[in-house]
Amino acid sequence: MVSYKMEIRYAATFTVIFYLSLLFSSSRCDVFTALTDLEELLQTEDYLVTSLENYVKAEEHRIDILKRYAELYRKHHAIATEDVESYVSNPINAYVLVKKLSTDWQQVEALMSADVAADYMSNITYIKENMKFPTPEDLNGAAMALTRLQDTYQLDTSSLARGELNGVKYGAELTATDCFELGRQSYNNGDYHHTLLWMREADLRLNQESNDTIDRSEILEYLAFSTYKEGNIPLALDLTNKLLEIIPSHPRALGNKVYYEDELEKYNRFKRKGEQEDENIDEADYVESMASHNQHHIYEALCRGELSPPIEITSQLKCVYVNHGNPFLLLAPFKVEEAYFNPNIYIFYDVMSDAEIETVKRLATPRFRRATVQNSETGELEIAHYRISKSAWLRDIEHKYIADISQRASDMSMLSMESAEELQVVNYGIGGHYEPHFDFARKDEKHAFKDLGSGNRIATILFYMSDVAQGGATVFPNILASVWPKKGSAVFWYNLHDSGEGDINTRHAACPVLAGSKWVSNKWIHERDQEFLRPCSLVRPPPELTT
Ligand SMILES: O=C(O)CCC(=O)C(=O)O
Ligand SMILES: [Fe+2]
Repeated sequence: MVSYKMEIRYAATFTVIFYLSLLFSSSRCDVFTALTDLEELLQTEDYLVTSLENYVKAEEHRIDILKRYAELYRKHHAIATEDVESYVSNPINAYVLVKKLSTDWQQVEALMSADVAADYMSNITYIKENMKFPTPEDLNGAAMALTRLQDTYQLDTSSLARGELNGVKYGAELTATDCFELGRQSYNNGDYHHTLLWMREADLRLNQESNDTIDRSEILEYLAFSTYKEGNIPLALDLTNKLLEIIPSHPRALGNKVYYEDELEKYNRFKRKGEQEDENIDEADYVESMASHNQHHIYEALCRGELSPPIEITSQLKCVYVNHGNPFLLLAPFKVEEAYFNPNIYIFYDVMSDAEIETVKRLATPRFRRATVQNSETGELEIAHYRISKSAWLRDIEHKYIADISQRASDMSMLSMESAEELQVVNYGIGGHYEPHFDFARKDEKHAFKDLGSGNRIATILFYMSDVAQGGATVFPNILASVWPKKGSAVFWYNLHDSGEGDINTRHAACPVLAGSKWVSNKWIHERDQEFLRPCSLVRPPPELTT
């Protein structure tokens, strides 16, 4: 038997799945990876709500009839019991009473046990199977997106629960159950740090809510175990004792209490015995783990806009108009800004028109698939949690605008597009990101681009097809450079040194989108056919020409 509280929990869990999926949205699966399918999800919601409303009406109608039956029976009974003897002595009354309690009553029973829900449930099942609907993986992805944003942008849990992102209030608040669900998802991912943050928030919210939709004991159980996992045994014990105050016979809490007491005793004995006996940490492992930890901190600080390249670099950066001696560009030269020097990173402004952007989006949207990455060992394309977006490829022959964009990429870079890949269109939803990576194939990635037969990716042109309300910068952690999306602009850099070696300083990332939706497209240019074309600099004259 499902209890009232559990029913509410199920309903609330459904609400949080739905709410999060709406927030972090896309295809029947991967709802959280991009925002393009959000409208479809809203349509699903519309159908579901209509079904629910119709079901409620049908049930109300059934209950109304039953109420009327009850009233009739009650009235009849009242009359009959006014004077029982004269009532039963009347043969008509006797007949009416018997009939009321036989055939009439059968109708009441039939109505009481009628399964009005069945029709509506099959309707709902049809909607779920045929329309966009979030899966458990979507909920997990949405929860991970939220905790990623929380870390990258240093968002405080309580503000987030109030629906605020960096001080801007956007949407609905999260309830205690919503927070509990976020904690539970984090727990299932083995992420005890976020379990603690969200369970504590659930507890705080529970104290403020008038009708409890979650048991404090459940929160305490997750809190205690995650606290233990995070290494605070005394607090884990304390929390377990609190749980036992609420449910003294809680079997797991009783078991954990003994276990934590034992662990605490062992720990104290160990501390007393040999405080000087240092733990045996492998120094090389430690240095490596600290290095990757710091790298991640640099990446996140760049995403928050807190770091920039040193003044020696920024002081030399220019903003110029160039036509590369191209007669077609004499009247409308490119406006180019240098974002970094060696590796040279250039920002080109106004290189995609609104009409082109709309066309690219329209052509790409129906083909969107969850973006993949190439497995360096096998060369296979796989989905990965470190690249969360939807992408599709467009060919030059599909539309004049796509061919125009390729021609423009060639004019911008002064490189041949003969060996370039098709245009890759990407849409990131909220929390969508691409962690630091190289666009070029490294030496150990033997399979990469083998099929293309056009060599490595010599250069990247990344077109920004939207502004992004908050977050979503492209950052280069090795050189502390960052580029902020501006609709119609593009960023260009060489991935390879002149020698053909990959330039490790081009390591870059797409920061998580905090608010809004981010659209980009990649034009990856390959080595073949570029032998005589690659210029030293796009915006500075060759050294021998400078006076
Ligand atoms: O979206 C961005 O800012 C960067 C995308 C990127 O690096 C890629 O798709 O390889
Ligand atoms: Fe990239």
